[in-house]
Amino acid sequence: MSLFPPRESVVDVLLPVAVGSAYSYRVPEGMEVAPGDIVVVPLGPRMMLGCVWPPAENPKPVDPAKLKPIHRKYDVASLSPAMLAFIRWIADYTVTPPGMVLRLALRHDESAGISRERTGVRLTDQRPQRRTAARERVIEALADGFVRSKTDAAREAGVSPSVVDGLVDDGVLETVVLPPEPAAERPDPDHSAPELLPAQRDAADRLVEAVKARAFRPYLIDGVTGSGKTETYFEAVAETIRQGRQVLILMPEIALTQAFLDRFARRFGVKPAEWHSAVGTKRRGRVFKGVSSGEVSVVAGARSALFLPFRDLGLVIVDEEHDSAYKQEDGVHYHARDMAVVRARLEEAPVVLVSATPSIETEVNARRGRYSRLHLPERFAGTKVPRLEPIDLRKEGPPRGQWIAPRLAAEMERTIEAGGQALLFLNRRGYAPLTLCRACGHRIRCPSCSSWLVEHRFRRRLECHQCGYATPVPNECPNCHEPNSLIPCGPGVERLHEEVAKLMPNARLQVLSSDLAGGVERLRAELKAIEDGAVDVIVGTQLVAKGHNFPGLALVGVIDADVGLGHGDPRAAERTFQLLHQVAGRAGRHEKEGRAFLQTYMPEHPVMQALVAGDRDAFYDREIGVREEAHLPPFARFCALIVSGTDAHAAQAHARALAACSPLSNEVRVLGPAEAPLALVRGRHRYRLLARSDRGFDLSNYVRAWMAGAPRATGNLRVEIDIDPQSFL
Ligand SMILES: Nc1ncnc2c1ncn2[C@@H]1O[C@H](COP(=O)(O)OP(=O)(O)OP(=O)(O)O)[C@@H](O)[C@H]1O
Ligand SMILES: [Zn+2]
Repeated sequence: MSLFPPRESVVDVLLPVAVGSAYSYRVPEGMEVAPGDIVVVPLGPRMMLGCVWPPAENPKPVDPAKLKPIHRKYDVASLSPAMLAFIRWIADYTVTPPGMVLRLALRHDESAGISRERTGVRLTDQRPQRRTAARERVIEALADGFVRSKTDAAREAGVSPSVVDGLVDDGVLETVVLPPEPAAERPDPDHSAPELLPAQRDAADRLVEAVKARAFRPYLIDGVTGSGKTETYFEAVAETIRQGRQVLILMPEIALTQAFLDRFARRFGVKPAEWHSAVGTKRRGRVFKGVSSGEVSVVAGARSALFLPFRDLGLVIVDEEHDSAYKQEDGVHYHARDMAVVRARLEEAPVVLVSATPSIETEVNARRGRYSRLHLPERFAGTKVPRLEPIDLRKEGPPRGQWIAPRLAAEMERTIEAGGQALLFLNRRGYAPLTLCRACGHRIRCPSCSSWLVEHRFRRRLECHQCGYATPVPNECPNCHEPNSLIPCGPGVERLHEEVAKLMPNARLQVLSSDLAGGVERLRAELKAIEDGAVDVIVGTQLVAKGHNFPGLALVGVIDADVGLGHGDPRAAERTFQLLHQVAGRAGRHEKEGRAFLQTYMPEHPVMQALVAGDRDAFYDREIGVREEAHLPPFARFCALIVSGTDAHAAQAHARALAACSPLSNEVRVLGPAEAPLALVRGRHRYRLLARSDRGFDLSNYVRAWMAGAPRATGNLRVEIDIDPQSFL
């Protein structure tokens, strides 16, 4: 006979906190719970959402009387077995406590999920005692007998809401409860299907077939810029909707993709549900519930949408799959593209990666046949993808203090005269990346980071792009106190804007970068203005390289093609190739053929050569060869450990202690610790270790064992684990 009553009255609940395992709770009489149920439980003084977790293999006996009871079940569908498996998989792979992954899945305001009742007003048979012009207008506006919200009624009648309230008090209007607003309207798969080109048709047919098969199959839509990849995968989206199942479309910069939402609406009649950081909490709560009930059929979102509790996920799309924004760099370090493939596998659904410049990882997977490649070799409009023409800055560079070579300036002028738009690309925000004292040579740096302060002239201050520190531009050198001795070095987009304004005083200019005042809304408006042709010259950062479709854009000039190549970062070549190819791909997408120019000091560099020759395969062949030879991903696995703390010695000592206790293995090499290239960020000193293994080795498991036996980080020391690191700073 057991000492304790049956285990059924005790369950494990995983909480969104950083502990290794689930906590046990007592199930109160009359309540029934099963793994996946979302419940509200007490933790210390707080109430918290958690997820009932599958029972451990060998549970320790516990006395239910000593356990706290579950407070209540939360009013949302339970997480599916596939979702639970997904949370577990990510936790294992990224070497993170599962609770931290659950936190990504439950990250929406609890109170926001419980939507308040919406009410409206309707005209009754009563007529008011006191009659005023305002009151008459309301009665007139509502004479059709339809229900309206109070605000709408007031707006239509052109009166203040208090007039409406007064009429409700007098019984002239009655209040009625409106049905809850739907989280999203149902897209119509046949709203407006376009005629596809043969290559699009073939690709779309294969995807539709995969959706029907309801099985995990990974695809790569590999199509040149402007080939109509979106229209192609929309056919698979349509089929999934027809099947009554759900679709997840991941995008790297959803806040900027108003154009995408509009395009979706043109094809399906309504916009998809959006999910990203700029969506308000109330709306998030609704989308969360709508996704979990199955009411929402298509979500377009940033990487966090990966953790939504889909009831019946039938298709996953990863648009611009090569984009580095898919990598989450703090908290749980995960790569949303890779995890999207995992999720699709667990849900037994097809997954479609989409790019004109696939990541090396994806390209290798496609070459090996692990992903099926769907090729779209031509632009929809029939124009050619522009070649990049090199401008050798050693031979035909601009005069000192300027950044636009004479040849590029002349081409820009010609383009604008012919009614086209020009885009200058420079991946540097602000006015100047460095401020220097001409008297003593002092360079102004951030007090808490190892980075230079960047001058932002529009805002009249120096800013740190690592930590956000900002200070007014000083009148004298902070070091030698010489007045008026500070000079800006190098260009940022604001400085380039100044130069274009001088060169072309009549052109309409627009700077586009992520720190545009006015935030996302303003950006969306500016992008629309460009699309509509209200701008002649756009000066932009990498923000403009991403997926935009600017019909009038005829010329692209890359101001400094070499920016990304200097760092000794193993992904520098790949990044540079993708970025420059994508920027060039913005030109000539409609009637006009586009041209693109590349200002460089190293025209002989293999990346420049491949870009200039328009030879994509040459780039991939070479880069894949380099990776294989140097034993770099995807031909090896990497895991970075970043040790940081406010005390440099303590951080370094801890990093050394970690290195010293790494488990011996023939299959793993641990490199470092070494001071990180970004040695100081927000006042924290950083050291890096790198573990490297063969492809087939379970590096996550190795790191888990390593951390289990490692000394604990005390004080404010922190150890971040970054599996498959993208950044080596
Ligand atoms: N079958 C089609 N019918 C009508 N218009 C189409 C069709 N296919 C593509 N288009 C149009 O062609 C243009 C380019 O397509 P789209 O933006 O999908 O290309 P893409 O391959 O996604 O390009 P990128 O990789 O550069 O973002 C768009 O304006 C799109 O609406
Ligand atoms: Zn800083």
